[in-house]
Amino acid sequence: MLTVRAPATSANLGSGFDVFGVALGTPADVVRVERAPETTISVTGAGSEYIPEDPEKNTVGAVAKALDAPARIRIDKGVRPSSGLGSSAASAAAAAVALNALYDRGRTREELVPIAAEGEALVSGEAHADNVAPSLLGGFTVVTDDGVTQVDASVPVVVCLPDISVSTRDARGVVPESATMDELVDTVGNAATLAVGMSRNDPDLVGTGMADTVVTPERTKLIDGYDRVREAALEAGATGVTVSGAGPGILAVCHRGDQRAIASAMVDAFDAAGVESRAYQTTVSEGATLYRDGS
Ligand SMILES: Nc1ncnc2c1ncn2[C@@H]1O[C@H](COP(=O)(O)OP(=O)(O)O)[C@@H](O)[C@H]1O
Ligand SMILES: N[C@@H](CCOP(=O)(O)O)C(=O)O
Repeated sequence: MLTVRAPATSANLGSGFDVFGVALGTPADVVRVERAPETTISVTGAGSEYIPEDPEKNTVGAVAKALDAPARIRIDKGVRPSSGLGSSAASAAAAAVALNALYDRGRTREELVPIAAEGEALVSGEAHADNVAPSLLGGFTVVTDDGVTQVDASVPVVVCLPDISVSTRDARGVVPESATMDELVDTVGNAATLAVGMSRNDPDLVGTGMADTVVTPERTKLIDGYDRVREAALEAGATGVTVSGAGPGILAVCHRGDQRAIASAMVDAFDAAGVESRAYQTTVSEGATLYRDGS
C-alpha cells in the first residue's frame, strides 16, 4: 500500500486567473492505493457525503484511467469540496503521485500535472492545472500552455472558509469574456509584481500584486460578506486579500506573526454577516508527500 498526502491549494491569487497557484501547509487530502484488477474508490472525511465514489465521476478515477493504473483507492478528505481550496485537485494530485509510484510509471512531477488535470476537466468542465500544479510541486506555480514554472516560497497566509458552497463550474460562468487594454496593462503589472514578490518571499509585493479588476469583482458577488471580511483582514494587517480559487474561500497574505489576528478578524466579520466560517493559519508550503508501506 502507498499513501500520499497532497495539500490544499489557492489558485489565481487575484491577478493570475488560471495561471498562478500556491500550495498551502494545511489542510490536505490523504490518499491510499493498492493494486487491484479494477478501480474502486471510497471517500471519508470533510464533505465526503458530496463526493461521488463512481470512478467515472471522481477526479482520482480520471487519474487512474490516464495512468492505466487500476487500484483500490481510499481518499481521506481534509479539503472540503467546493471550497476554493482545490479540493478536487488535492485528491487528483495525491492519486497521480501514488499511482505513478504503485505502477512504476516513472513520470516526473511535472509530467503528472496534465494527468492530474484530467480530473479537473471532469468536475469543472476545463482541465485548468493551476490547482494540481502547486499540489504536486509545492510553492508558487505559474501554469501556461508551455508548461509549469515553480519557485519555492513560504509566504504566510490565512484562508477563511465560509460555511457556504460555490462550485468552480458555476463560478467559471461569471468570468467576463473580454477585458479592456487598460485592464490588461493593470493585470500584467499586478501579476509581475506578485511573481517577483513570491520569488523574494515578500508579503508586501505579493499582497499588492493580488489586486485584480477583471475576474475577482464578479466572483466576490457570489460570496456573502466578502467586502466586510476583506476590510477586516486588511485592518488586522493583511497585505492583500482576494478570492481563493473560485471561492467561497478568501485568501489573505500577511507578515509572519499576523496570522492569528487576521484569522480572528475574518471569522468575526463573516459572523457579523450571519455566515459561519473557519480559518486556516498557514504558509505557502511543499507539495505532495509520498509514504511507502506505512512509513
Ligand atoms: N476526489 C474529489 N474530491 C473533491 N471533490 C470531488 C472529487 N471528485 C469529484 N469531486 C466533485 O468535484 C466538485 C468539487 O470541485 P470544485 O467545484 O472544483 O471545488 P474545489 O475548489 O473544492 O475543488 C464537487 O462536485 C465534488 O463532488
Ligand atoms: N482557475 C480556477 C481555479 C479554481 O479553483 P478551485 O479551488 O475553486 O477549484 C478558477 O478560478 O476557476
